[in-house]
Amino acid sequence: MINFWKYQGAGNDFIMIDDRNNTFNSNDFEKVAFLCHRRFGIGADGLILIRLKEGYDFEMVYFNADGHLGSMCGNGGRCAVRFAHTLGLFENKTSFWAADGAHEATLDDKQLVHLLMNPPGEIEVNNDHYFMDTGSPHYVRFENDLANFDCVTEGKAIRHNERFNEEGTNVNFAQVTGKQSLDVRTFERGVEDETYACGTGVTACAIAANIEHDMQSPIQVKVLGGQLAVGFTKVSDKKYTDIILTGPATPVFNAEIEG
Ligand SMILES: N[C@H](CCC[C@H](N)C(=O)O)C(=O)O
Repeated sequence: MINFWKYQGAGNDFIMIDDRNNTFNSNDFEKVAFLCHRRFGIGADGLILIRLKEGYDFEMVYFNADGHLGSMCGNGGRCAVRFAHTLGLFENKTSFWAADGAHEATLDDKQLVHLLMNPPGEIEVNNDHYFMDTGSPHYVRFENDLANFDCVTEGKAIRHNERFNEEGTNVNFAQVTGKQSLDVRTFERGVEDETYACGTGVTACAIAANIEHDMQSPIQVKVLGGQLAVGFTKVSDKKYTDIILTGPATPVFNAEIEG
């Protein structure tokens, strides 16, 4: 039996497993895909193992819903922080290890998680889109009517175009809704569908909004499943530091499944 928790952060949902004793076979992609399947399994956008890591409070091992190891996941990271807190792995402030290296995070008294993201490397500014890696690869394009936008068809076409077909990319569409606010919709690789939220994606959108529209930090971001915020400090042209993703991370239920 596998004991698991289901968590969600702004509607981006994850199976969380306390794997501090390293018993989950992380090469069993089929099993992860089964557990994440919304008809045959538990149903989730991804699966996260919490493991021990020397020098850190824990390690987050993140898989996409298709069963393959993903890169960094911002919403999953916040959920991992809240779960690790309930496991007693830290008190107020944590530092943990993820696919893109070390992260720090705090949990506030409203149970919001503030997660320090790693700065993107090179930020590509193209004619009609941005491309950067905020822990995961993200394509960002600004749109004017996001409510009536076909995110799945457009996102899938970009994810499978000549450039991205092999490695894949997450695809975000952002709309400016105020002086410091955006709406964002995301097509996620590995889920191969639109999700309700994407943390590394809204982080990329906030940075793109600073470059494209001189939008200042902190930026409020509305996504299908709720509200996130991204704070940052601009160091120089296309260089950012202190990038903090803030948002909810909520336990949904705890159960066991045969496996
Ligand atoms: N939902 C995640 C992003 C997952 C990235 C994943 N789809 C990949 O590209 O490996 C987030 O909140 O940041």
